[in-house]
Amino acid sequence: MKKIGILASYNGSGFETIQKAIQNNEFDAKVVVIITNNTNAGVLQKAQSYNIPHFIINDKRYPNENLDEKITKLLLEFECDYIFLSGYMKKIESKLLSAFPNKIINTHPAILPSIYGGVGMYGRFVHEAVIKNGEKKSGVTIHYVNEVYDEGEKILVKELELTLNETVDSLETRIKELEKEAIVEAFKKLLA
Ligand SMILES: Nc1nc2c(c(=O)[nH]1)N[C@@H](CN(C=O)c1ccc(C(=O)N[C@@H](CCC(=O)O)C(=O)O)cc1)CN2
Ligand SMILES: NCC(=O)N[C@@H]1O[C@H](COP(=O)([O-])[O-])[C@@H](O)[C@H]1O
Repeated sequence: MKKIGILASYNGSGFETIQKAIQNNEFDAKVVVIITNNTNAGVLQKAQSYNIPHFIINDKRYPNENLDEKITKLLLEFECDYIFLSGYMKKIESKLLSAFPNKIINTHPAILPSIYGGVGMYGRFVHEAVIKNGEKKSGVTIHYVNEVYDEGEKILVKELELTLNETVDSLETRIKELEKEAIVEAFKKLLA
């Protein structure tokens, strides 16, 4: 059984998608640890409800520590085979990248490569830019994580066409639904 570690900054909807897919026997894995940088992250309640060990690691809690090292050590201690970024808003740094080569996976709420990736392109900011630029389509990209935001090798891309009266809210909702399908399909591919 493969062990998955989760990094999340907010609600961890991607994590919950994985957890539900595991419970539905869609793939053979186990989420063994959840780490967030955000003391108010909704993912913490989810972790408690699924009885999964969870940790808050940020500069405020560990002001004089190397967080890259701390996160990496913890994920190694839990013997993770994969690391999934479920809406994690911090840069993955060298120690973690080196410890888990081609094992760190991110879900991005746009088609990559494109101008809708990189610094500043996260959450609603992505959808705002897509709509402002009058794009006809958007989507979800599941990719391996490398040292640069959103430039890692693609695992899976799912696309959708924007409606004529698409709003940021409606696009965010549709992308989050598409993301659930993409995450499950990507892990089925990885764990096959
Ligand atoms: N080394 C990598 N680290 C991370 C990647 C990656 O591909 N390589 N993906 C991101 C997730 N992400 C998009 O998918 C992303 C997240 C955040 C940002 C961003 O601009 N962050 C801001 C800070 C935001 C905050 O502190 O709340 C910034 O860096 O200024 C861009 C893309 C996760 N890490
Ligand atoms: N660039 C990274 C990025 O924007 N990730 C996005 O953050 C959202 C987190 O939502 P959640 O907190 O409800 O899981 C997710 O939809 C994910 O695609």
